[in-house]
Amino acid sequence: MTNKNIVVAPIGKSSRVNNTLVELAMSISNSNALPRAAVPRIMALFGGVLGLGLPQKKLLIKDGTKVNTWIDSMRASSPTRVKSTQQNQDPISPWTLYHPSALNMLDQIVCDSKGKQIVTFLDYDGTLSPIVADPDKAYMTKKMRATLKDLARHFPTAIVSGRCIDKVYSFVRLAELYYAGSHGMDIKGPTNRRSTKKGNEEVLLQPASEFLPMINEVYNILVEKTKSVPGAKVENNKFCLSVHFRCVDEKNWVALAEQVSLVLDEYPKLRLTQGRKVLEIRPTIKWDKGKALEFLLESLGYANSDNVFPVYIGDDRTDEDAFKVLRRRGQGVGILVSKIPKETNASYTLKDPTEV
Ligand SMILES: O=P(O)(O)OC[C@H]1O[C@H](O[C@H]2O[C@H](CO)[C@@H](O)[C@H](O)[C@H]2O)[C@H](O)[C@@H](O)[C@@H]1O
Repeated sequence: MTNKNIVVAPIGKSSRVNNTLVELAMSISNSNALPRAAVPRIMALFGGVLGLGLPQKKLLIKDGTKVNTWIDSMRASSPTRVKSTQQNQDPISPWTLYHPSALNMLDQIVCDSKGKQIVTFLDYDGTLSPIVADPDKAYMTKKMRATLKDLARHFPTAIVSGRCIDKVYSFVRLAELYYAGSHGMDIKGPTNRRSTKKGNEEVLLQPASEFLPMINEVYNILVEKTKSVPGAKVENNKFCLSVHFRCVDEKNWVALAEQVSLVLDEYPKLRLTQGRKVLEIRPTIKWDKGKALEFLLESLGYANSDNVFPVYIGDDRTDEDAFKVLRRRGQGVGILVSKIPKETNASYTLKDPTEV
């Protein structure tokens, strides 16, 4: 089959034609006759034919629409309801073609990791625990804890979260893991090993420690400024803050976002990112979950190694930084947890924490 043959096919007009092409792509890519390295290219080629290219990046917006853009972005990260389109229901939809289920690809993933050291990186909220209305009650199941314990017996395992380490540790309660809290700005190693040093020897890195007083100051201001908005909650994640919108009536979202914007205007050394019905405020330093992943690999002795296979599982926009690092390094796999199609740099998908 040549590219020419594919390109002349009727594009995206008939779902029957699309389904046939999707099936064809799946069967070609699942064929043992092909080198595995060819699979992503075949998927991309068919994706192009079916008009499944990733959504275009948004055009740069003017300052005045900043707040609306934040809100759009939060909505896109966590839609209230999964729309029942054919895209979501088809067992082989365009979405699953581009980003197949990690469960279906498990044999392949295992095969790709042969002879390499697997290192696992796991986001917390929405990955290990289901999304719930109250951030203080985002518990994970006993089964998940037992699975993590087992995982850590076999591979170095890290939790990479937007939460502060103390909070995420209070949910996970496993001393044998690495923890990268505050979006990777607070990294600690396992605390169950005997250490020769005294004090808090498990701290590996805190690249934003100078921002601590500023973050606390902004936390107090935000708590005060947002207390009149019913349902609003500000969470102190040590080196960053979260302003929660999940329990706020949507008609008050703009007002709440405007409050956040006004406060941030006074703090140019802080920046804002959007998550699942949450605005996250953090230092402007060039540090994110991707950098934390690289730091941890380096700490484990795999800085320039070809013999490592990092597996990163996450559900949020902030996890994309880690997926990008894996793509750039050409190592391991990024797995996005999502029930709905999203623009992502992950290779594979899982639907929810149960599948994780
Ligand atoms: O990096 P993560 O571990 O995914 O942390 C990102 C944010 O997760 C939490 O908020 C999210 O989960 C809450 C509980 O399910 C939910 O109520 C909220 O709407 C979600 O955005 C956490 O509370 C935030 O501080 C983190 O920034």
